[in-house]
Amino acid sequence: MEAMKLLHLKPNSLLPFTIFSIKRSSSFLPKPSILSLFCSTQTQTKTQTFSYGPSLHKGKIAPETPFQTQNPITHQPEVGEDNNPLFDEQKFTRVFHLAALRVPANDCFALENGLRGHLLNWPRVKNIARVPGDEIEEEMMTFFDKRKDGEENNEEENEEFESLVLYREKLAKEFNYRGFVKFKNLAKISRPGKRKKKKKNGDGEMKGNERKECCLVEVLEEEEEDEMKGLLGEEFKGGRKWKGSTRLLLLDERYGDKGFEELPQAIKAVFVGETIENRSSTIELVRCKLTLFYDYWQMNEILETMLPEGMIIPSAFETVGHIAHLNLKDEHLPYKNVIAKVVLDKNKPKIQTVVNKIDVIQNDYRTMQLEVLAGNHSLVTTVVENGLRFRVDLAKVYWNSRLATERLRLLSGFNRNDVICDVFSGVGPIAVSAAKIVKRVYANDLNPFAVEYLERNSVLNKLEKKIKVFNMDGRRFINAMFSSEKAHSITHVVMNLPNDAAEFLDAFRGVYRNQPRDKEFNFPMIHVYGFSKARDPEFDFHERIRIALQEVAVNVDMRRVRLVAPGKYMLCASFILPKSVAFAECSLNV
Ligand SMILES: C[S@@+](CC[C@H](N)C(=O)[O-])C[C@H]1O[C@@H](n2cnc3c(N)ncnc32)[C@H](O)[C@@H]1O
Repeated sequence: MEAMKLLHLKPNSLLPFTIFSIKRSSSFLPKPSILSLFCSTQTQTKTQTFSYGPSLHKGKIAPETPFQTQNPITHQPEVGEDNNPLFDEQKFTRVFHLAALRVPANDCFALENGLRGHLLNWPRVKNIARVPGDEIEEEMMTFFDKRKDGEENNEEENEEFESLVLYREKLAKEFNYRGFVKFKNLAKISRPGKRKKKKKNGDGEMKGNERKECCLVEVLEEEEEDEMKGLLGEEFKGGRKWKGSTRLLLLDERYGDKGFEELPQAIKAVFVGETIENRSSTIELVRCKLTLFYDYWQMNEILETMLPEGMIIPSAFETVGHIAHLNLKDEHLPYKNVIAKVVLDKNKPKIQTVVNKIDVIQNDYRTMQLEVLAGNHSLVTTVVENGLRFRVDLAKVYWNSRLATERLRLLSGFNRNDVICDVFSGVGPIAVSAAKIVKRVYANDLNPFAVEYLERNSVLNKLEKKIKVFNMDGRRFINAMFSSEKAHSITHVVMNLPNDAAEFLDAFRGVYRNQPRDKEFNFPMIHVYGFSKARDPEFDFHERIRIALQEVAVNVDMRRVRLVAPGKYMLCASFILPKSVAFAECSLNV
């Protein structure tokens, strides 16, 4: 039996925990089929020319569930529609054999600096591994040594004190309150730890915001490992082992199977230096197993092994609050549940629900037909945009986070004297944000659910006093606004319904026709959004605006907002309502 110490490695917090990365080329690596990945158990992945870094095509596939090599935080397997687990996460466990230097804790940073280039440099694996329970302070060590050396001749107790942690715990229990406080070391252990205790919910599952261990280092103790004997050669043997706190410096994967003689000079020099200083054996060369669990691998690494050869790995999704919104291609649909589970697993806790868009947006309210593929089924979420909070129900209202930058640009043109009229306001990303800046906002939407959320969002952001909400057709709304006294104050009109907004511009024809011409009028700036697939999108959109306004010359400031599909642009045209349009005789029948 191998004697092992379990060391838990936390993901390196300095390294960004990126979810998506570009599909790595693994052309020279054999790609296991989806079947082989689900069915094989013990086989080693095929040998290959040396490729650097961790990979699911490298290392050993872990043998079936020996307790100590499994991830201590076990997952409840997700189930598919037929109630079968979607896939076995254990099949993504990979074991790598490495060499490491076990060094006194105080020396580890100096040694780490000196050994740069020879240490393991894998993402999310720290090359300095801590040994839990091996934080031994000098005073404690002396005390422990004394007991071991027979000053306290209780055999039974000494056995019990094999573990220093247990020993400290026992001492802590035995001390009365006063003695406890006086004894510095025990007082230290009595303090509540800085780390928050892991809480479990009723089902014993991890709570969303807790980080799981993604890898584990097990030291193969030299004395009990035959292969380890003589690893360092005779000259480095026989010294007293370091009994204080230690750290492991994980060596580069290239040295995993090398004997001492084969190690580079820089590493050997560490031992030679020690021998000269007559401090032999405070540093040990040990073999260890690094196990990387399902949680270690990134989404694309997992999917690359599960999707058929040549299939594009879905590499992006939109997020709306806690919802990840996929846009899967037809070829992905047979794997939609597997893809969704991986997206969910790799993006928890931020993502709690994964949905796929079923159809292109067709309805009046611009809502999407969504299929929930993984996670909880709630499509009501909160989005934070420009420092404001918006409640949205994706099943009932429109929301597009991709327009956040455009909304910011639009808002940058408003000031505190402005009065805004938002004709197609949805749940209020423009209207509510504008209310923070301007004097007054009139916001309208045809969708009663959008209006309900707009009202809630006004209150949520404490801006309800500045926003007046309407629920009517856009054309009627324009007419109602401009035939009332409000018309004199409105400085900007926003029309964000890119499919049809241009065609609503006819509503402005004759809005002031009944007003005396000598009166002072406000001619608001109109910002209208539209799509165009034309070769010259600006010209095309300008034409649509001119036709709707029935005006030959309109001075329009046009800009491309974004490319929404190949060859299809979203545009924003801004222009001042022409006087000739506002006073036109023909009017709209609303
Ligand atoms: C593209 S969304 C834009 C919503 C919002 N401005 C935003 O940026 O999220 C268009 C909105 O127009 C609303 N809408 C569609 N037809 C309408 C009409 N005839 N009159 C008023 N609103 C309408 C839809 O319900 C939807 O909320």
